[in-house]
Amino acid sequence: MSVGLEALQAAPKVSLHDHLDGGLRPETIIELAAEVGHELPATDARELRRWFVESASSGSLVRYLETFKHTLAVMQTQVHLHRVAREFVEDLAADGVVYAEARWAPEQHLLSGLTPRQAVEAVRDGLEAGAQACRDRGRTIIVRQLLTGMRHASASREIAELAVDYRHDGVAGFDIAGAEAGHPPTRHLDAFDYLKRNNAYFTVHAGEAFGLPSIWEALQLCGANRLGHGVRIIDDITVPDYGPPRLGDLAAYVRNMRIPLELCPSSNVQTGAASSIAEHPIGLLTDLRFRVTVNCDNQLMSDTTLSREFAKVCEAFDYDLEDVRWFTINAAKSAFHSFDLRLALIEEVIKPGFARLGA
Ligand SMILES: O=c1[nH]cnc2c1ncn2[C@@H]1O[C@H](CO)[C@@H](O)[C@H]1O
Ligand SMILES: [Zn+2]
Repeated sequence: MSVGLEALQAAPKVSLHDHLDGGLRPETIIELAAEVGHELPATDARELRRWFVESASSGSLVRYLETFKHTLAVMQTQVHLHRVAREFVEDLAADGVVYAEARWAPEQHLLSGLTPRQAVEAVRDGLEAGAQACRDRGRTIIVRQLLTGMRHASASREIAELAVDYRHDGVAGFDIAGAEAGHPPTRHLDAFDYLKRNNAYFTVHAGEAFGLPSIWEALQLCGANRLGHGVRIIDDITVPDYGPPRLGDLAAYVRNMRIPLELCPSSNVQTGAASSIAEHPIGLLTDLRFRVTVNCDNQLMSDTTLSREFAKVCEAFDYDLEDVRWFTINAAKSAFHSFDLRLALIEEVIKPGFARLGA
């Protein structure tokens, strides 16, 4: 029997891979677009929601990413960034998320004259306002930023410096995102080198649209602490008709070193990285006890929440709340936060929260 959505919403969850500019409410986009004079493909909230999902479901990552022009257009001022960040936190908390890392690329929010610092501070203040609003309603949530550098552009070193500058002011780490093919992560070695010299944390979108070489580069040449998606690690695993699966050296490294995989089931089906939820590599990777985490990627483009992602994989793979607890503890262990906080999150929030639900 699969786990009901209500129980999943009540469970304390951890979200590691969630794009701020992929998680706006359609109603907010419509309101802000009217304010800034941006033309949208639909002006009814339900239609706009459908438009995002359909346009993002073509099987191509590049087309998926094109939809972001409509969210980026309404995230160009401090007031708008603040509002989007605040609502993002409130929506996560309403879904039962207790800790999240919200990623976004400051370099894409400078069209109206903001400096990267102003943009980061607006998001910081918006996230904090959202957390405060949740506390006022009796819910505790921590949401911090991951600053993303776009892989086709050349601002990554500057963004990495920003991530280090704000590391004690709401920024958890750094990420590289954007179209993968033709833009290997090694183009950004300068940024990664800077982060490592400063003992900072970073994840890299790798092994999504492109396969093993991208994962290998992200880990062995760039030094990533986690893999954004990493789902193509499956290409280094052979499943014979008889006997146990065989891991190649890269897959073995990922599993042995407990490298966190930020899997995003719905998004992977939309971009063609997986053919369906039922055939998603999460099943095999979980059986083999990789450090699997479950994530939304973009709540708007996938019309999803973390609870809904869990509902889908629970149904497809017959997972129960114990499994959801395992994924959640994996995510808490992999968070870019202090060891003390992660331990407290696991022992004082996650385990008791799941125990209340009988897991
Ligand atoms: O799944 C993904 N793969 C690669 N890039 C992505 C994905 N989702 C979003 N973005 C990119 O990350 C930027 C900053 O948040 C977004 O604007 C989008 O271009
Ligand atoms: Zn992503």
